[in-house]
Amino acid sequence: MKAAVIVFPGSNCDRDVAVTLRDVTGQDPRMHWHADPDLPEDLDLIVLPGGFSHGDYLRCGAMAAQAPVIAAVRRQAQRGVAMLGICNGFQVLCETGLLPGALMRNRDLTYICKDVHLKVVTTDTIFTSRYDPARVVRIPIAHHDGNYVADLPTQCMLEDEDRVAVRYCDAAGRVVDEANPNGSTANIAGVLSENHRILGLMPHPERLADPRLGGTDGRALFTSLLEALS
Ligand SMILES: NC(=O)CC[C@H](N)C(=O)O
Repeated sequence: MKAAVIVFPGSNCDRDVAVTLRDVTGQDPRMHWHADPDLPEDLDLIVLPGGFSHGDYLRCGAMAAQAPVIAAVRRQAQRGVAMLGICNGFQVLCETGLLPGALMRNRDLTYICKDVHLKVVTTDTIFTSRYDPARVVRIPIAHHDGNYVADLPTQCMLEDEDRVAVRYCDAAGRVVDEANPNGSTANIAGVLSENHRILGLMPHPERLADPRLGGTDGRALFTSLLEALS
């Protein structure tokens, strides 16, 4: 599986995801600086990592969405290349319009860094096929702008097209308000593109993909990708 990780000024999870990709796939991803407009044509996966691109100035992900590499990212998205945006990467994908909706300031206006429980809504994707839909997953979040907002027609479209990948839930798997850390619409934590080949995810699966880090619930996302894209 040939993967590239796009690095923006202020990315801080690029190496974490590179370590996880190497660990799971046995191959080093290509680290690609945002100012380089040319992406290799033979990629299976493009990762937009977490962090604080351009210091989160203007709006999280807004300046990164104008980077020289983004034209190539758009072209590859059109060709159906798989893409994973984690946290700031999700924000960048929304700012580019490759995913619908927006990520606004957290409901309580605070930065939240903690483990949350997640329900994998659909396992019929290249990102989630290795998850057991009956199991509640525990993965960390770390953001101040993770409040996913979409208008009603967009919400209906996401539901109708099975494009909500993951929702915040409680330890028992109940999707309830009390389990919503940031005020996201309908507890949405992860959204798929129309062709289901692009996933934007607010939690950080790469931070819990090794038992030495305290858990492995994030790992199945990468093993799912390896299975689908190799
Ligand atoms: N962990 C991250 O990627 C942080 C995302 C973003 N800069 C925020 O705080 O909302």
